[in-house]
Parts: sequence; structure tokens; C-alpha cells
Amino acid sequence: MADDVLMLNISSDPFKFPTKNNQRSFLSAEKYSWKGKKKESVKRKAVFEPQENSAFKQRKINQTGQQHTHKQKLQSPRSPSQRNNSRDTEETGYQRENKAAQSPSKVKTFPKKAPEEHKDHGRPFIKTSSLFKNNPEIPDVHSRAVTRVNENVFTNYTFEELNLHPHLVATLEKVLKVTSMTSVQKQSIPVLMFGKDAVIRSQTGSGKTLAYAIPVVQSLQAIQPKVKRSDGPLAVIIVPTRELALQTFQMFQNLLKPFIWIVPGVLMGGEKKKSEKSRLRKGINVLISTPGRLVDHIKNTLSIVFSAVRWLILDEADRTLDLGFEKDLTVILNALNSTGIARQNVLLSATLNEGLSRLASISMKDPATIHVSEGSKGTTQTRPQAAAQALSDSYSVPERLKQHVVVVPSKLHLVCLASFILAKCKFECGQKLIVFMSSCDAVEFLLTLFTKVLCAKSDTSPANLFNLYRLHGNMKQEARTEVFQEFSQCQTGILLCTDVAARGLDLAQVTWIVQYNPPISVEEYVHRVGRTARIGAQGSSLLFLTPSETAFVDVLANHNISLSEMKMIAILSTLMRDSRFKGRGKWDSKVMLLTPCSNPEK
Ligand SMILES: Nc1ncnc2c1ncn2[C@@H]1O[C@H](COP(=O)(O)OP(=O)(O)OP(=O)(O)O)[C@@H](O)[C@H]1O
Repeated sequence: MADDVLMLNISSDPFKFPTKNNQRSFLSAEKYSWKGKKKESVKRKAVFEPQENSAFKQRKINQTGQQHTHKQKLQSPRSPSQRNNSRDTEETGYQRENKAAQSPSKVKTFPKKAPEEHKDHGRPFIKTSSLFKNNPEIPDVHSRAVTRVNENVFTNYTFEELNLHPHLVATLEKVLKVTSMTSVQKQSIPVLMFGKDAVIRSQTGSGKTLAYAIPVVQSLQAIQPKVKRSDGPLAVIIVPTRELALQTFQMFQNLLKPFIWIVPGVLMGGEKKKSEKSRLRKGINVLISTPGRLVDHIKNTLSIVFSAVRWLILDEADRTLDLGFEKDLTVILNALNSTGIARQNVLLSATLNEGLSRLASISMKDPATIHVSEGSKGTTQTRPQAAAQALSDSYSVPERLKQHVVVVPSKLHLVCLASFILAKCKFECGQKLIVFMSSCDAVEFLLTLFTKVLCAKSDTSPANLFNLYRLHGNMKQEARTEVFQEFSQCQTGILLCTDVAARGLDLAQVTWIVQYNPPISVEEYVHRVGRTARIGAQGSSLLFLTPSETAFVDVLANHNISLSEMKMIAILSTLMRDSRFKGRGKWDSKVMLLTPCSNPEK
């Protein structure tokens, strides 16, 4: 890793990013003069013999008259996410340099030019890091005005008004600390307690889990004679990820505290099948599972029987329908349907849409469609095929979520993210960030790099600046669970992750969601940003786009989602405030003068 670190002169005249009107490159080919002749020859060798000084080697840049080097270790040559980012097709100077370094036979050597050839009064030409030059044009992003879809999260109705078991109400108040219902709970709980199937859509962090969990617990505790473990599953809850399965299991553990005869259990990939089999043999009444693992047990575990199932809940139903899961879901539905027992079916998500109709038609009877947003208050009874049409394509995001976008050429993505992290975690207090990226490799790469470069103890900060966590699908389940629990409980820190953390996770006090790579769909965007600003809280999000990806802003606007632009230069200016990275040249004062405000939002 050490060899991969470039030294950048980020302090030198950083206000020349090419824009439509200004094609001059940022830090590009700045001409620096040298005073000492001896030094000059050393430096010129470094500059003009690229075979010896490839992009993978550290660079030192000298400034006019200052006779010192800047050592800013910020950028590694090429992150995996950049390598994988096929959307960004522009070949930057930086990438060209990498190619040259990889194939020595094609390395282009630059002819040595005599100092007097250069215009700058005979002073030698010094080539700076290519990171900040040859940038593509950065277009302005205009997010068109859209009508936001609003949802009121809270109502004035209390759980006591629902005629629930008093112990359940007491548990809600004392254990979960909830007294009044959210809008989705107010609309869904009575419908489900009445025995209807339902398709429920409400914004992220609005309390959908309790919207179905309360009716499930209320109905199971009322069964006479009392439920026994040997009855097997009475409620089956399918969720798309292991962490969400754990979180849902914990919620049921809490809700079922007064009803100890009803046993919840979780099955998920990565856990030991043998111990799961033995728990299934003993009996699980509320069964929470990821689809793949449940299918595995349906095929291989004799003791799993569904003859008593009264509830089937598909949380994040649109995700569960995605390619890969659909086959599993068919196996699960066939196994449940073969028993012939009538059951209630519930589909939930913040982004249920037209893909739902297939599932609704195979699994539901006259479902009620509950769509909590302005203009569609209350519930609508529809036929299964019509259920999807009742749900529009306009997604509601939390009211107190501030959404931003920044356009960054791909070669500057990494340094820009590093700068943003510093801005939030070093120069502001109490920030908890989730950074989404497209691959497990990218998560690993950035974790290693940031741990070394950003978190390291320094003279000025003897303690680690902040905690970094990672979560992705290639980790062992034990490590995933540990990170999930730790990050849930921590006050500040940064979670680098893939979309395994995008759906359903309720991680307390997250202040910022950063999408380092854009999501694969509008729906995934909604779920990613939904990890903050939950249950009426404030939160912010930042979407990184390359110049060629800016059309995604319009795609979001088609779904009534609007973003405000943050300027890359404002984010990068944070580097000037960090003694480890800022330069010592005359430009520092200029940078600080031009960027008086450290908060790029302002
Ligand atoms: N009535 C309530 N009053 C206060 N807090 C509540 C209430 N109901 C749920 N919560 C809390 O709100 C948070 C979000 O709930 P939940 O995870 O169920 O949201 P969600 O709608 O399922 O979100 P997502 O779409 O992201 O899965 C949880 O911490 C939960 O404990």
C-alpha cells in the first residue's frame, strides 16, 4: 500500500478546475522555478523519466522559491471502485499514466527540454501530479423542481386505543419506548387485526416493522389453547438480508417478552445449519429467515413443517422479488400453499411498485393497499392485479432529509471522499456516516487506505480520529454480526459498506449517507438514503456522480426526488485545514481566503 501512495500538491492554486468557461486544468502543468541548480537536476530527472518515476511512485513537488516539498498522501493510483466503474468511460490522463506504468514497452518518454524553452522566464518546467489535471468538463447539475411526496410520520393516536393485550401495550411503552402510533401503524394495524391481506408502502424509517409485528403478536398470544413450540411456525417472515433478519428477530424477542410461550427464531445464511436444524426440531413459532436459507431447510430439514402457518410477511417485498430471490420465493410459497391452511399475507416496502402485481396475484386474496402519503390517505381495497397500479412511481423520502449531489471526475472520487470524511469526522462533532460503494473489494480497499491515511495518530491528534467499520457480503457471518451490533451502538464512526446495508437496517443516529458509487436504481437510492432521517429525525445524504452520470439526477426527479448541488471544490478545500495534508506554500492563505466556510453545504 505504501508504494501506492501519491504525494499531491493539493495546496497549489486549486481553483482552476475546468468548467464550461474555463478549460484550464486544476493544478495542471503549473510552472515552478527552482533556485538551486543542484536541486533542479535531481527534480528534473524525477519529472522527465517516467519509467523510473511511474504513477505508482511517490512524488515530490517543489514550489517557486519555497524550496520545500509538499507531502500529501491522499490518493492511491486506482481504486477498485474506479476500476470497476464501467459507467465512467472517459479515459483520464491519470488512467493513461497507469496504463503506461503497467506496460513498460509502451511507456512514452518525454524529451528533456532545456529550461530556456519554457516561457516562464527560463525557469524549469515541473510536472505536478496528474491527479488534478486533464479533468473532464464538470457540468452544472440542475435538479428540476418537483413536488415532494409528503408523509406525516406521527399521529396523535396511542396504542392503547387499539384494544391490544395490556402486556403488549406495556412492552411497547416500557421496552420499546413507543406510545403514539406512526401513520403507517395507524392505518395498517386495524386492517391486519381484522384479518385482511395487505400491501403496505410507507417511507423508510416510518415504523413498518411494528405495523405488522404488533398484529402478529396480538393474534398469536390470543390463540387458545396456548401456542406450543411443537406447533412449529405460525408466522413466517422473509427478509432479504441477514442483518435485517437479526434486527427483526430482536424486535420480536422484545415484543414477545410477556408471552414467553411463543418462541421466535431466526434462520440465515452463514450460520451453522446443524444448530438451526436442532432449533427447528425444538420448535420455532415466529420464524424469521432470509429466502435462500429457508429454501435450504425446506429441501433438507425434515422437521420443518408449515401446517400451522397463519401469517406470511414479506418485508422489503420488492427486493425479495428481485432476480435471484424470485425462484426461492416460489419454492417457499409452494411449500406453504401445499398445507392448504388459510393465512394472512402482507407485503411491505418503501418502494413497492409495478413488479408487485405478479407476487400479489400468486400469494394474496383481495389485499388492502395501504399507501401512506399525502393525497392517498386511508386504505383502498383493490383486486390483486390492481394493487400495483394503486401505487404510483413517486417515492416519498423523509421530510427532514437533506439530499445533495456532487459531480466529481472519477479520478478525484477518492480524494473527494477522503476530504468529505475529514470535514465531517475531524472538523465537526458527533457525525456518524454510512458510505455505500459498489463492490466488496472497494470496501476492503478503502478501509485499508483510510485506516492508514486518515485515521492514523499524528502529532496533533494522538488518538485515532474516528472509527472505521466495514460491512459486505464476503465477510464471515460472525464479523458481519459484530460490526452490525457495534455500529448500531456507536455514537460516531464511519461504516463503509455495499448494498447489504441498504435495506431495512435501523442504525441509530446516522447523520450522513454518502453514495460513493451511484445506486443501481431509484429504489435502491431511496433505501440507501433512508438509513438516515428515520422516524422524524434529521439527516443528510450526498450522492457522488461522474460528469457522465449526471442524467441520474433527472431520473430521480421523475420519481419526485430532488437534490441540491454541492461543489467539489468546497469539499476538497477541507484538505487545506488538515495539517497532515495541507501545503506550506503561498497558496494556503489564498485557499483559506477563498473558502472561508468549511461546511460545503453552506
Ligand atoms: N410508534 C413509534 N414511535 C416511536 N418510534 C417508533 C415507532 N414505531 C417504530 N419506531 C422506531 O422507528 C424506527 C424505524 O422503524 P422501522 O425500522 O420499522 O422502519 P421501516 O419503516 O421498516 O424502515 P425501512 O423502510 O427502512 O425498513 C425503529 O427504531 C423503531 O423502533
